Amino acid sequence: MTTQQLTEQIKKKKSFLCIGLDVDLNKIPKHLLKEEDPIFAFNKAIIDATHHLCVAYKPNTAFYEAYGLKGWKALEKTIMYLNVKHPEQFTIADAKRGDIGNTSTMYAKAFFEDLNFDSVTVAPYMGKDSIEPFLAFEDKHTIMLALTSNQGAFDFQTKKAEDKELYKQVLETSKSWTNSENLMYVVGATKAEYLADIRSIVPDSFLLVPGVGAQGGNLQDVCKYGMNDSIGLLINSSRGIIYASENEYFAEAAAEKARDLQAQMEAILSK
Ligand SMILES: O=C(O)c1cc(=O)[nH]c(=O)n1[C@@H]1O[C@H](COP(=O)(O)O)[C@@H](O)[C@H]1O
Repeated sequence: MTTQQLTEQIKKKKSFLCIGLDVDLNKIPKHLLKEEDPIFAFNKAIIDATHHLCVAYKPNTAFYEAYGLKGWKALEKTIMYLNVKHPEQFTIADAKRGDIGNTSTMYAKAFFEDLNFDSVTVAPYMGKDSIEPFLAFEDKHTIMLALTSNQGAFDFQTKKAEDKELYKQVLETSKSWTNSENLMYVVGATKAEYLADIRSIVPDSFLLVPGVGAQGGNLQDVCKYGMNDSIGLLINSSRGIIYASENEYFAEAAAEKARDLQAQMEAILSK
């Protein structure tokens, strides 16, 4: 999917919501544990109930890898279901990869070719030659951590080197990489006050913004400082939506939470 197509979906649905599919078997409704594939059964129900309210889904691969082969199979079924039933959805493999070049190429193949995700998250720490192998894939997007939502973001990302914060160097330097038009960036919703500075460096890039809901980030602030002329935001909520209820009506409860965020987004877009 191109960024233009993603923007069209956002305008059509009046939503820039991304739903995080971070499935924990200890948190899903107990009756689903009887299913042959409880993780996929949960995801399918959530997707069926929410797809009209969001433009993207983001399974975090840790929640699948933790269950070994069964978990990976569930991830495969989930992305296939999305690609076949909802090709209009932007899909994000939240895997936070990045390694020496030939290894990065294999990570990129795993998520872009084998699983056919639209995008994958990566960590910038190993630099240009660890990210360019991802950027080489046409019509695929590489979402690089810039300023993360957690407290540890202050350990390195906001520290100055050569008189400039590391996250700003990550943003600036990455703009010169080959195929940098395929880059998007992660900025935590809990760091909304940094978004004006971030937008001055990457005015046109899409930003994936996790951290509303369970982590306490504020949607209004993120939009105030982070939105650009073509919106340019994907706001993720995982636990705040998918674990709205543990009873048999969990999918409807998730849809209610998603509807609530979508309605706030629609109000912001209509201003
Ligand atoms: O890359 C991410 O998506 C990410 C970056 C970040 O800075 N903070 C962050 O929370 N995330 C991910 O976004 C999701 C947030 O989940 P909730 O806090 O449950 O909404 C998780 O999958 C996190 O791994």
